[in-house]
Amino acid sequence: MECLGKKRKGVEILAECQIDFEEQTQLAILWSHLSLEDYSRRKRKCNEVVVSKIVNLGRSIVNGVATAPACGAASLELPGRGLKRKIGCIDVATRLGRKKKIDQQYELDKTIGKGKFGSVVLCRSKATGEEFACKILRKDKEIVHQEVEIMQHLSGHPGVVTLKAVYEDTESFHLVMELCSGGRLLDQMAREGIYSEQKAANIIKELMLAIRYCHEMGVVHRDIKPENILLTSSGQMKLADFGLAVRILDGQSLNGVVGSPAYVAPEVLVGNYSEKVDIWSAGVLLHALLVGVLPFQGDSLEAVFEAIKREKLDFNSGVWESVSQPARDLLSGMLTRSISARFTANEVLKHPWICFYTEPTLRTRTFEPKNHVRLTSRKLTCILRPESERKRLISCDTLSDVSCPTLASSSSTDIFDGEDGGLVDVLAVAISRVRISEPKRSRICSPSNAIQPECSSNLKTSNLCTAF
Ligand SMILES: Nc1ncnc2c1ncn2[C@@H]1O[C@H](COP(=O)(O)OP(=O)(O)OP(=O)(O)O)[C@@H](O)[C@H]1O
Repeated sequence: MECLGKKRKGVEILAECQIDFEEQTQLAILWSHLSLEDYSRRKRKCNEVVVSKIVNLGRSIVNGVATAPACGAASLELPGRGLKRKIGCIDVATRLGRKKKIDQQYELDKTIGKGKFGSVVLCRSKATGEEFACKILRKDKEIVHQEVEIMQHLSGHPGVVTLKAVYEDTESFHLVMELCSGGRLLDQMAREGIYSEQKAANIIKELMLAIRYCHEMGVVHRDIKPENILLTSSGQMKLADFGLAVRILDGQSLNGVVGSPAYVAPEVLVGNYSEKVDIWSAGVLLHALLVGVLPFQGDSLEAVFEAIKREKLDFNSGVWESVSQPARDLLSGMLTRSISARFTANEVLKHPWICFYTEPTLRTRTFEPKNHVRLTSRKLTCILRPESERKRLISCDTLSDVSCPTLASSSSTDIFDGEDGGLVDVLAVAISRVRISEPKRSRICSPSNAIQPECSSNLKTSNLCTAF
C-alpha cells in the first residue's frame, strides 16, 4: 500500500535512478502496469543499484499477496461454494508425477514464454510425441504453491488451460500444461486492431464462461488481461496464468493489492473486494476490443489509478458513436464502480448483446420475415435510450418479460407479444443503426500504426492505436 500514499510521480522516482529520459519514459510506461507492491519493491531496489534496463519491457509484472485461506485443514473444512474437488491438495495424477522426474517422461525443448517466477518451455511426451507447454516455477515463494494448487483445482474446463501433470524437485515445480500454440489474445489484438462487435462478443463470451467457472469453483483470477488469455491452434481461448489467483469463500472479502494496473478494479486499490474484480478487468478488455484503447490511462502509475478511481467514462460521444448501444450498455455494466450494480459473470453471459452475437439460432431468427412481431417505437426506444434514463437492458433470461419502466405510459400496443425473437429483432435494428462501417473504424486504427504486440502496457495517449 506504500505506493498509494506516494505523492511523487513514477517518472520522478525514475529520475532518481539516474537513467536517461528515453529509458525513464519506457520504464514509466512499464511501471504503469506493475502491481503496487511491485512498484514499491522496485523503487526500493532503485536505491541500491541504478536500475538496470528492464530487459523484458513487454511483460506485465505482478506480485501476489495471498489473502484466501492457506492450503490445509481450514480450507477443507470450509469448502465454500462450488468446490467440486479437494482444494489445496495435489491429486493422484500430480502425486504420481512427483515420484518421477520430468525428464523420464518428457523432452524439454525451447523456451516459449517467460514469466515472473520462471519460464515456460515446449515439451514433448517421450511416450506419445505429443507436445505440451511446461511451466517451470521456482519453489521459493508460497504464491507458487498456490498457483499449482489452483490450476489443479480448475483444470478440466475447456476455457482454462489444462494441467496434465506436475513434477517437483527440490527447487522447482514443473507444470505440464496443454500447449496453446495460437499465442496470446494480445498478439491477435495487435494484428487485428479494433474488433467487430460480433468478434468482441464471442471473445467476451468465451472469457466469461471461463471466469464464471472460476467463480463457481471459488477462485478469483485477479489478473484478467489479454496477455493471460491464450489461444489453441484452432483458435479456442484458454484462461492462463493463475499466479495471482486466490480462493474465496462465500461472502469473503479479499484485500491483497495485486493485478495489472490498467486492468485493476477500483475497489482493489482501496481494499476489500470480491470476484467482481474479474468482471471489471474483462470490461477493460471489452473496451479495448471495441475501440482499441484502454479506458484508464495516465503517464504515471498514480495517474492511472486516479483515473480508475474517478474518471467518468463517456460512452455517448466520439468513437462510441460507432458502437451499438447494447454494447455500451454491457460495458457500462461491467465498468461500473458500484460493485453491487456491476454484472456478475452470469449476467454478462445473459446480456442481450452477447446473446445476439453468439447465439446462432437467435440471429437466424432475426432475419426471418415475421409478420407477428411488430417493431414499435416503444421497444426501440427502450433499447436505445441512454443508461441514465432507463434500466439496464434485460437479460436473455427474461426476453418474454421485458419491461421498460421509464416508458410506463407508452402505447398499449405491446410490441413484445411474448416472443423472444421480438427483442432480438430490435437488437438487430439497434445494432445495425449505430454500427459504423468497417472502413471508418479501420481509419481509426490503420495497420501502419497498429497496437504494439508486446504488451497492453503502452499507455501513450497520443496515439489511439499504440495506447494499448
Ligand atoms: N499453456 C501454454 N501454451 C503456450 N504458451 C504458454 C502456455 N502457458 C504460458 N505460455 C507462454 O508463457 C508466457 C508466460 O506464462 P505465464 O503468464 O503463465 O507466466 P507467469 O510467470 O505467470 O507470467 P506473469 O509474469 O505474466 O505472471 C505466456 O505469456 C505465454 O506466452
